[in-house]
Amino acid sequence: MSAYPSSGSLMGRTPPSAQELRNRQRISTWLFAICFMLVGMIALGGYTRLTGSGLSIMDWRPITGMIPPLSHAEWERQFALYKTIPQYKILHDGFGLAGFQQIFWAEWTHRFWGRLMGLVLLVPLVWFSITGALGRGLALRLVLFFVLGGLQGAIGWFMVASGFNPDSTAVAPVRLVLHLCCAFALYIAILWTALSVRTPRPAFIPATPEAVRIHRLVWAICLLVGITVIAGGFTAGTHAGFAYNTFPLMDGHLIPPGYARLHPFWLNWFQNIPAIQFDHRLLATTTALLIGFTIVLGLRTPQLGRDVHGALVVLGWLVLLQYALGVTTLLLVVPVWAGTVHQTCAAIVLTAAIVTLHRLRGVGRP
Ligand code: HEM
Repeated sequence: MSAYPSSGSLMGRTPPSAQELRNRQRISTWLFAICFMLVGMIALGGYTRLTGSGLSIMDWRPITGMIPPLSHAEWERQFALYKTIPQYKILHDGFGLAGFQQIFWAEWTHRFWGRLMGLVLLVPLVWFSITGALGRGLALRLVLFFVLGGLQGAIGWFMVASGFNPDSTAVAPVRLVLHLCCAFALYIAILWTALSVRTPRPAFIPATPEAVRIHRLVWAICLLVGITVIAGGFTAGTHAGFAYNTFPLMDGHLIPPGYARLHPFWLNWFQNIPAIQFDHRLLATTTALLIGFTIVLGLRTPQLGRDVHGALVVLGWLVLLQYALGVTTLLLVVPVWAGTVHQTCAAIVLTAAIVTLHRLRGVGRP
């Protein structure tokens, strides 16, 4: 019996059978496990970037690349390839084979984890489809996620390839942001699907003006967290975190001098370090304030129920933690541990925002 048909018991018209409930449980647990692995992937991606490891594997072999170098000669070949790019001379000159192996393993683990996630998605997908546990709609959606996951690997390579240009020592910021955004978008899609399989029918919340307003505010929060993440991607991609390491002022000013140095004006948001860092701070502050405001209103709206109140409070604590981590990363001039934890916590804040939104689906839906 399907765990996610487009009609019938899971839409609440007829009570689900015990078998359906079991399938729902198994399928959503599997999808939550993939979400967990995706957060791990985001953390690994941050670590790889911050340790300058991302350019260490200079070929793109989706299947055979799973096997790391097995002989000294192969290690030497890979190292010789790496020595040809400017990043080696500028960042890692003379670090020897042992140093190269260290950055190689970071990038290899990142790519291996991606392949492993593909398998964790594909094998149960085939099994659940054969046994009839998956409805057609859900099966097709999961196949699409599998294809998008593969595409994300290709985008990763598109990003890495930009770092091999003769005049660059790091990847192009726009491609880094593209890779980061696609990772987050896929994560949101799988998370939403997992939540919907686990709880297909939202708890009814009367559509009072207060409840409708909170629903809209949580939509706005999700959007703002997303934009702040993109701004964080540009902060990381342009190494903007290595400048203006004071808070809240930047070079003694609230708005840094040189914010509008580039023309046309919008170019500053993507290429001008003071503007990029200021925008990330401003967006993060607006996000945190909006979450605070929504919590105050939400807790005064009893019809939202305990689940929504609980989700809002968790979201509030997480955004505070994320804000503090951002400031710490900045003041300590981007140590690897802080940058990695800050990037990972962004995914967790987004998770809390999406869970809150999911719990509010029942506004006005009896
Ligand atoms: C809602 C709050 C915040 C969110 C969701 C957020 C999100 C992010 C993300 C996703 C990245 C990394 C992107 C990537 O590695 O590609 C990032 C980087 C960064 N963020 Fe935030 N951030 C927040 C608050 C802050 C605050 C308050 C500060 C400091 C004032 C800050 C400072 C930084 C710095 C310096 C980086 C670059 C670190 C690096 O190079 O790895 N963030 N942020």
